Amino acid sequence: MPEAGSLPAASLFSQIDFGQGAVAAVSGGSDSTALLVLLKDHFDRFLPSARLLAVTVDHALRPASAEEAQAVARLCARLGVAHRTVVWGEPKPSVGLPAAAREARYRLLADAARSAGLNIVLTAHTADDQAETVFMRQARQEGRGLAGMAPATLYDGNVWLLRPLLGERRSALRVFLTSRGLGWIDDPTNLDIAFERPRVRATLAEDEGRFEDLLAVAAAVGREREDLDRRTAILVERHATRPARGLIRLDPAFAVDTDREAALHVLRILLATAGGTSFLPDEGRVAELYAALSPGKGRATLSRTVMDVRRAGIFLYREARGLPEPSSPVDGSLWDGRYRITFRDDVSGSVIAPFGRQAHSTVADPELAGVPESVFRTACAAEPALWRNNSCLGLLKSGKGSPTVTAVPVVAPFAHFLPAFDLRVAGAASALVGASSIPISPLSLRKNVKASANA
Ligand SMILES: Nc1ncnc2c1ncn2[C@@H]1O[C@H](COP(=O)(O)OP(=O)(O)OP(=O)(O)O)[C@@H](O)[C@H]1O
Repeated sequence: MPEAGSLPAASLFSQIDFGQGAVAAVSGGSDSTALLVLLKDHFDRFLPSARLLAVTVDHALRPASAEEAQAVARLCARLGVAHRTVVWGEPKPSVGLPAAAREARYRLLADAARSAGLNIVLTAHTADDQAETVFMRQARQEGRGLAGMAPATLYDGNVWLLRPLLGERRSALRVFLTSRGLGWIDDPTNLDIAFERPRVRATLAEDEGRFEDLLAVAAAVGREREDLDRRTAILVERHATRPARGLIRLDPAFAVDTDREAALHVLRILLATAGGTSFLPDEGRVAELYAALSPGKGRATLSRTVMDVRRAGIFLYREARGLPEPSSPVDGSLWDGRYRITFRDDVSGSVIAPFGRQAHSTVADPELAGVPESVFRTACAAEPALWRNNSCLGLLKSGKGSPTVTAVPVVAPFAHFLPAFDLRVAGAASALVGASSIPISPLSLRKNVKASANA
């Protein structure tokens, strides 16, 4: 049994560079209440001028939820921590409710952080949550998913979700709270065996050995993923170029690279990026495609991406089917999963639509030597352009010279959630397609500071 009050706040958070401060996601359950108190101790001691904001999401799914949020607000007032409740007020779906609630929760937490001028949200996921996650993923044979939850995830490219308690047991957090004379709210959903997680929790409660094994699996698979990430990033840098917007080229040597596992991963990530899909294509199908590459000729479509194998290289571009219908530009929206749209001034009457047949009259850049003209034109036809009254005003660009409407590429599979396991390849793919660069993780920053201090 852990000793009462034995959780050292300083070492739990010492890896994090908090910058301006952080949002603590507090539901009022034991784990997040402990996170709140530990963070308050840490900020009081080491970061007196940084801001700590506790945020509670009221999902409005149970009658008691508003009162629970008020209980968290009262605790925060006692502790001297700023608090906000945000309500998930939208209509609730009848199927997939837990996933929709989770999606809404992260969106609301990230919005709350941004509007407070912060870019870190801390959640209180514990070692128990990690073991349960790995257990469920083992049952679904999720392979690399067995790494479990990452300690840091970049959300929508600009807010870091951190999980500093992943190494702590729930029982230790409860002992800590009790030692401080604090209680917590027990969410009845956590006991409802209609849901998978409570069933898994009950199973693991009776099997401590299994619990330890699951955490060991997560740690081992996490290390494998980091290694694969490093090798995959190297292959992207070595073999991939972008001859034009919307067109990725892999050099012929890619097809015979000796690191087959990393090459397959490159292909999955770049297929999803060129097609604008948030999920990577099936590994088995990509392996078949990769095996068929060596002969040097052929064409296949996967993840909305055409893979066109020519002597000059392997070209990846968005297939012509299922492109977005003409629509008015919406600031901050994603176009076709591939571009982030921004617009500054009034563009009433204008719409964004694919460049389409206009591409046929486009003269290929002389720098595109080696790119077959038909490949260039087909890729170009799927690019976003600005139109008014059926006449094309031009292709959208990334924003040089501040045009009214811009389209900045995104790396689709990592645009919404980028777990720390994939940071390097995401960085390489971002540089490749001209996406915004990935902000430095508050975890790696700290490591670098330490490393340079020791140098
Ligand atoms: N209603 C809420 N308001 C604020 N934060 C919350 C809320 N619900 C959960 N969280 C945060 O998320 C953490 C994990 O909660 P929980 O285990 O219930 O979510 P989960 O659905 O399993 O998480 P995930 O979907 O991220 O795997 C909590 O410790 C807390 O930090």
